[in-house]
Amino acid sequence: MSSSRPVAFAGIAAFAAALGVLPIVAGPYPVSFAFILLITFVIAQSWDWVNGQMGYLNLGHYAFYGIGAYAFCLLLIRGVPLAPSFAAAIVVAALAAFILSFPLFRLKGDYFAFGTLTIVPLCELLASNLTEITKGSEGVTLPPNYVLIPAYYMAAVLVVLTLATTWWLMGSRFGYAIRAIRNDEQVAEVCGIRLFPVKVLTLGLSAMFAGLAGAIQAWQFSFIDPYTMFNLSVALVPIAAALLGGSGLLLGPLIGVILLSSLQQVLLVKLSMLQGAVYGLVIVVIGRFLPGGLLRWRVIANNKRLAWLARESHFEGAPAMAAGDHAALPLRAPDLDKSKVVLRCEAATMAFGGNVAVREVSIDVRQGEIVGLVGPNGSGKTTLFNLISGIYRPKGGRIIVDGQDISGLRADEIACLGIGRTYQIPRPFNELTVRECIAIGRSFGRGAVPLREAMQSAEAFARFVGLGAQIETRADKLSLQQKKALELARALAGEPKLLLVDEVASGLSINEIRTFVEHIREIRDRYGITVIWVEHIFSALARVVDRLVVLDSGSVIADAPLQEAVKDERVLATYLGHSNEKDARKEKRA
Ligand SMILES: Nc1ncnc2c1ncn2[C@@H]1O[C@H](COP(=O)(O)OP(=O)(O)OP(=O)(O)O)[C@@H](O)[C@H]1O
Repeated sequence: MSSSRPVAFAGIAAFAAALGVLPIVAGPYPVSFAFILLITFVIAQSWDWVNGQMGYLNLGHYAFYGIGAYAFCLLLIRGVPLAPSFAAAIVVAALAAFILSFPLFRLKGDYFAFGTLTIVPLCELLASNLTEITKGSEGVTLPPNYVLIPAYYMAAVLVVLTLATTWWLMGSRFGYAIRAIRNDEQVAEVCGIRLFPVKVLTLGLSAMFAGLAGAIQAWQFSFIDPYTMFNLSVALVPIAAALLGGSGLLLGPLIGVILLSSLQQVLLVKLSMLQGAVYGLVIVVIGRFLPGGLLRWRVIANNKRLAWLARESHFEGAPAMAAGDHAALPLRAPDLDKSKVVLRCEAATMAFGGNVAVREVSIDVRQGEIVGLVGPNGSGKTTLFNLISGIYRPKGGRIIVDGQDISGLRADEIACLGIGRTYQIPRPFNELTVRECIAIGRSFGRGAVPLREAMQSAEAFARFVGLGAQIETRADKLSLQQKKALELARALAGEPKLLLVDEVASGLSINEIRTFVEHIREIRDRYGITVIWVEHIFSALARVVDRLVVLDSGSVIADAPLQEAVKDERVLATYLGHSNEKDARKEKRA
C-alpha cells in the first residue's frame, strides 16, 4: 500500500492556508463566491458519506441544510445567542435524520431514493404552513449585520473538518463498516456488522454537517424562506457536483464543486437561462464517458503519482508480515469436547408462501465434527444455512447454539456468537481488496480486533487459503476459485466456532478440490472449528466428513456416519442418483 497520507495532508494544509489568506488579499465578490463554494462543498461531501461510502442515494439531503438554517434563525430572532443557535442547528438536523431513519432505512435501492425525494418538498410544505413557528412564506429576517468574513471563516473551518471526517471515514473501522454495507448489506451483517445503528449514525453525521452549513449560510444571508431553503432544483446541485468529481473518493466532491461552481459563475454571466440544461448535459456526458466521475478517469487511476486520488479507502499502516508467518492463523484453538453439542436444530421449519423449504429439521452437531449436508437441488440446504446464520427467522422450531436459542437473533448477533458462513455463489466485497475483505471479517466477528490488527492479520488468512500474492488485489479481479478461497478466509477471520460452507467444489479443478478438502481438515484439526459442508461433489465430502445429513424436500431422510449413510436406499435414490454428469465424471477422476 503506497502511502497517500503525506500528499493528502500537504494538499489539505495548502488548501486551508489558501482559504485563510483569501479574504485578506481579495475583495467581497471573490470572498462571497468562495463562501458559496465552501457551503456547497460541505453539503456535497456530507451527502457523499451516505451515497458514495454507504451506497444509499439520499435525494433529500438538502433538507438538513434547510432544517439547520431554520433552527438557527428561529432561535436567533428569539434572542438566543449565536453559539447555542449554531449548536441547535446541528442538533435539530441530527434529530431530523434520526427520526427519518426509521421509515427510510426500511427501504432499499430505488425505493430509498424515491422515499428521500419527498423530504425536501415536505419540509417546504411544513415551513410554509407552520406560520406560527416559521413565519410561513413571508420568511425569517435576521437583524441586519455584515458577517461575510466571520461566516466565511466559519465555513472554511467546517470545510477542513469535513475533509478530515472524510479522511477518517476512509481509513477507520466505522468507514469499513459503511463500505461493507455499500458492497453487500447481507454479507456485512453476516460478518457481524450491526446495520441499523451504523446507517443511522452515518445519516446523522451527514445531517449535522449540512445543518451547520445551512445555519452559517442563513447567518450570512440574514434572510431565509421556505422556497430558497427547500428548493428541489438547487438541492440536486451538490449531488451533481459530487458525481462529477467522483462519488466515494476523498477529493471527488471537492473537485466537482470547484468545477461546477466555476461553470455556474460563467453561466450566470453569459447563459443564465440555459444553466439547468448545461448542468444536466455535464452530468450526462460524465455518466456516458467517465462513469464514476473525473477522478476515476483511467489517466488518473493509472498514473503512479495520482492513483491515490482514485482510491476509495485510505487505511494506512498495515505493516507487512514477516515471511514464514503463514503457518499459523491467529485463532484461539479451544479444548475440544467432542460430546458437546455446538448446534441443535429442533424441528426447524421455514416456508416461502406455500413452499415448505425446510420441514421440521432436527439435527445435533457436536464440537469438532465435520458434517456433510447433502440433498438434491431445492432440498433446502441453503435455506437451512440461512436459518442458522440468521438471514431468515424460522417459522417453527428452534435453533440452539451452545445452549442458547438463537432463533430470534439478528445475523450480526449470531456472527458474534461464532457462526461463520460462505456463500454458494461467492459474495466478496467486490470493491475492496482481499486484505480489506478479510479485515472486515476479523474486526467485526466473534474475535473482533482493532482495524489495524485486523489488516495485519488478514495476511495470515490470505496465505492460508493461497491468496498471499493477491492481498492487495480488488476482490472483483479474482478468479472464481480465488473468490471462493476469499470467502473461506473472511469467514475464518471472524473466528467462528461453527463454519457453514456452502458448495465450494463445483467449478473447481480436481487439484483445487483436494486443496480445499485439506483446508477444511486443517480448520477442524488445528483450530477446533466445527464444520457443516453443503456439497454436491460427493467424493470431496467423502474425504473428510464424519457424518452425512441428507435432506430431501426440506426433510432429513438420513443422519448417519458416512459409511452407513451411503448404503441407505433412500439416500442413494435421492442424492446420489441426482448428481449431474459433470460432477459424476469429476468424482470418478477424484
Ligand atoms: N428467498 C426465497 N424465496 C422463495 N423461495 C425460496 C427462497 N429461497 C429458497 N426458496 C425455495 O426453497 C426451496 C429450497 O431451496 P434451497 O436453495 O434451500 O435449496 P438447496 O438445497 O440449497 O438447492 P441447491 O442445491 O440448488 O442450492 C426451493 O424450492 C427454493 O425454490
